[in-house]
Amino acid sequence: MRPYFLAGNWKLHKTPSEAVAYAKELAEAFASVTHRVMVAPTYVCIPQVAEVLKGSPVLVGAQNCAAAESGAHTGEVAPAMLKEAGVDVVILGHSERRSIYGESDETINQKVKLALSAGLEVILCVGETLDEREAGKAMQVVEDQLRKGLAGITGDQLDKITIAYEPVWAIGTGKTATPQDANEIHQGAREVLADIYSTEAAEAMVIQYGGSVKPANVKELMAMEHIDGALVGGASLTIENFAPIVQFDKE
Ligand SMILES: O=C[C@H](O)COP(=O)(O)O
Repeated sequence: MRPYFLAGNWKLHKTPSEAVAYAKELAEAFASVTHRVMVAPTYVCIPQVAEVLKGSPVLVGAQNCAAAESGAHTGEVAPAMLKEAGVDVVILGHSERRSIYGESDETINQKVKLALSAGLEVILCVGETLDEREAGKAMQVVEDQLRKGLAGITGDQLDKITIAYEPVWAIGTGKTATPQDANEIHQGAREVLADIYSTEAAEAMVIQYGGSVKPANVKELMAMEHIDGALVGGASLTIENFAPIVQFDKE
């Protein structure tokens, strides 16, 4: 049985004081949570949020990391620096990093390798644009991003990797893939993973869905066979929305 993993990506929201106040609410609300839970604040909030969440089951995430360990890379933060600041998991290859900041699959793959070497877990994001979906290429895009993002990653490193399927057209738009459509891509992604590694390894991998997940749709998404969690943007910013998502199976 794969564990559910519910992650909140705060994107460019919350100042350090707002983040700390919210982290305190999360620590209290999720003190005895049964699923894996993570929140990813901006870099400047990480040390203080990590301090608040110390001893709590809520993991600390980062939204990105440098594709280098150190050196002349103005504005970047290296994986080992994140680790020391209290980060457990780093989100890599998010569609906003790909589209706004031009990150290639090769750069993302480099980041995945460096993050793992630094002792971080990775959430590797993949997903197609609306044009690609309409052209019937969704699975092809996801397969390509998976193969390139995981190039050189060995089977024994997979337990440190979560895949997040985020159809770009469903992010922040209020449009969600139907649970069936999402499940179909998740299943296809698992087949790709089985081809690269093994059926056993693919079956064990946690694949999150991301794109307008909210309290009203989380239950039906999580009921699908191949959906093992969620990467949540907008609805992770308040306890009123995030708590029912994380505890989707609580009445
Ligand atoms: O990282 C999270 C995803 O981009 C989803 O964002 P959203 O829940 O606001 O659509």
